[in-house]
Amino acid sequence: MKSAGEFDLIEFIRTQQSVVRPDVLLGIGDDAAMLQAPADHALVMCSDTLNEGVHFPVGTDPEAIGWKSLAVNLSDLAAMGACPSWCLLNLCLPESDTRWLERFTNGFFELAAAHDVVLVGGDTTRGPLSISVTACGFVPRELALTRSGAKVGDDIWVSGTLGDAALALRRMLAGESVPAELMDALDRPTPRVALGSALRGFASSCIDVSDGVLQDLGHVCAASGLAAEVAGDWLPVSDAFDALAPREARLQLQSSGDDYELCFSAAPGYRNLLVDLAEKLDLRLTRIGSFTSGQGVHLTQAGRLSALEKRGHAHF
Ligand SMILES: Nc1ncnc2c1ncn2[C@@H]1O[C@H](COP(=O)(O)OP(=O)(O)O)[C@@H](O)[C@H]1O
Ligand SMILES: Cc1ncc(C[n+]2csc(CCOP(=O)(O)OP(=O)(O)O)c2C)c(N)n1
Ligand SMILES: [Mg+2]
Repeated sequence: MKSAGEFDLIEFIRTQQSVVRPDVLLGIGDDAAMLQAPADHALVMCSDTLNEGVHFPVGTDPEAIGWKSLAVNLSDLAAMGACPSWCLLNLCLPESDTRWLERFTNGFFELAAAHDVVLVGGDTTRGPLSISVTACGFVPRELALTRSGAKVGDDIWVSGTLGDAALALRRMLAGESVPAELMDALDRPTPRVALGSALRGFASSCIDVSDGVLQDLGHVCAASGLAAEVAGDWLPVSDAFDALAPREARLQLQSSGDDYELCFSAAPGYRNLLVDLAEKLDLRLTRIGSFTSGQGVHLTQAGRLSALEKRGHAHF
């Protein structure tokens, strides 16, 4: 395809998709999609945008942008304990570049296929590069994981490792080499969908770590009417992070966001179950603190209360 118009681009996107689902009654091509939600589940919806220069550096591999634009949304569904099903893609492109779109859709549909998610519609416009994805999923109504259910005495857990994406970005912007493990965390975060579903029924709260674990935990504290005590020394790090993160910047990097891990709470009686779940999912699960009565997130390091300059990411 050489110089493609708007409708050629849409048709190209449509033909790149391989997943088919019986609950998509009408997908891309009409004024709206028609979908059949299961009667016994709640429909869960979320939407997140990636803007060039804000959410990813100029010059980022389009495959990574495609993957990540869906991944950050599947991460939000995972945090609700929902199983993803459908998505919408709003693309704002500076020009009609079919090579770029081919790479973008490769990344997008690779992740969509891995989770049996169908792209059912969207919008394509011209302007500064920006990608908005809306994702839908289902969860049994009584089993959804929310920010408001944490109880005094519950353990706080986090999946995977924290700070890898922030360290990758910091090294990239400083013109330093970025090991593949860190680059992958920045470009191709893994939404913890299987973990979210497995936590249904016993995790008391859950949130995904997009803005930084301390800031995101602050939302859980506010919604649950509690305080959180977090042990800075317990925050999980990857080998690459351990080797490359400057000592004095570690906690700051670990609370910078862009991690897309799940931070959840569960009563201490579930510790053994969670150790078994970590093994079953082949995913690190680390206890990083607990909820107490009070307000706000209290971070300790080597047993002493620690004050961080910045507690997470915020746009304004
Ligand atoms: N422009 C908006 N209009 C309506 N709701 C919004 C808007 N922006 C954010 N929200 C809602 O505010 C809540 C917090 O959003 P956000 O901090 O972006 O969450 P997350 O980190 O999970 O993406 C979510 O319920 C989200 O749907
Ligand atoms: C150029 C660039 N700047 C900054 C970052 C880091 N970064 C991008 S998004 C983000 C936080 C999450 O973004 P937001 O839009 O707040 O997502 P949400 O919390 O709504 O999921 C961070 C820390 C980056 N990856 N690339
Ligand atoms: Mg958001």
